[in-house]
Amino acid sequence: MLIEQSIGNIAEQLAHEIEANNPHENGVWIKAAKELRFPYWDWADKDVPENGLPPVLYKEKVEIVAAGGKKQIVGNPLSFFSYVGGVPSDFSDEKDDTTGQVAYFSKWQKTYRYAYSTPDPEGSHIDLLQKAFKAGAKDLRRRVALLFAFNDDENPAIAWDDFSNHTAESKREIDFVNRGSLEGVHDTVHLLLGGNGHMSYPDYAGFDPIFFLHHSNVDRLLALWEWCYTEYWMESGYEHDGEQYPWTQARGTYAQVYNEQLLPDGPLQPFRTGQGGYWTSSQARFLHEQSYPKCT
Ligand SMILES: N[C@@H](CC1=CC(=O)C(=O)C=C1)C(=O)O
Repeated sequence: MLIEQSIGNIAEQLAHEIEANNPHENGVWIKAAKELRFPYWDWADKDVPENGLPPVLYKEKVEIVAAGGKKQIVGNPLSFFSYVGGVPSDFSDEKDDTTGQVAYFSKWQKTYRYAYSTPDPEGSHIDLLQKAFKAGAKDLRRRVALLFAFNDDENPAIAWDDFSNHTAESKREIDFVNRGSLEGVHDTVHLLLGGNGHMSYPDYAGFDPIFFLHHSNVDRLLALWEWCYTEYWMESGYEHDGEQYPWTQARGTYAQVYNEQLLPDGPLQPFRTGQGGYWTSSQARFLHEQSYPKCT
């Protein structure tokens, strides 16, 4: 089950309990739980260079409206995550060779952003995060705008390659890292949010709750892009100098061998659909007959 589904299920369970205990609010909570979707944080918004991360994403306490309209101060679930039952035994520390700072993932009992390089930090350093994020925000916004400046008559599969990946797959004169791709912009946000902390390291980033607000925004940008460039897509390969080439997974994955061919209908392990098979790239496209706004 995907995390979005399990959070949706828990929200519905809680909504049922709340309505059972507060009959005068019948119809309110269950409806809200059914409508619940993962929220996004638009880190390319024009206010970000000035305001940085909004307080609801880092304050340790937040005010919520509970049943019966009662205001309540609670621990903010978006500010960090504490491992339930201790740190998993296969976590290991990571060192940033440029700064020399160590992220003590095997010791840290909760997630951090910009932690000091110690096994026992006193907390996240949101002041450092804010400074870095505000300084980087204009460039991020510029790079997002450029993602929407493709010409109308590009080679569809090459345009998809340029847009999507930080390492271009199609044949080029030289190899390069495409920081302007959606993945490249996404990488920058990981590093700006993490500093010496979870969001900077792929194996640990998903433990920081902010990961999901970041990724929902990446999904949102992808959906907008698909809507703008309906013809640009990976297809079953790309053409270069009149020859057809396949897309491949150069270094494999845990489920794919080196140089395995990638096709739009190939499996995206480990993500399963409700029917038990694996999601495919075609199925994960946002633009289809039911999508909104309608494409006719
Ligand atoms: N490793 C990426 C940044 C990054 C990407 C991720 O997907 C992640 O989860 C954590 C960090 C880079 O150096 O640019």
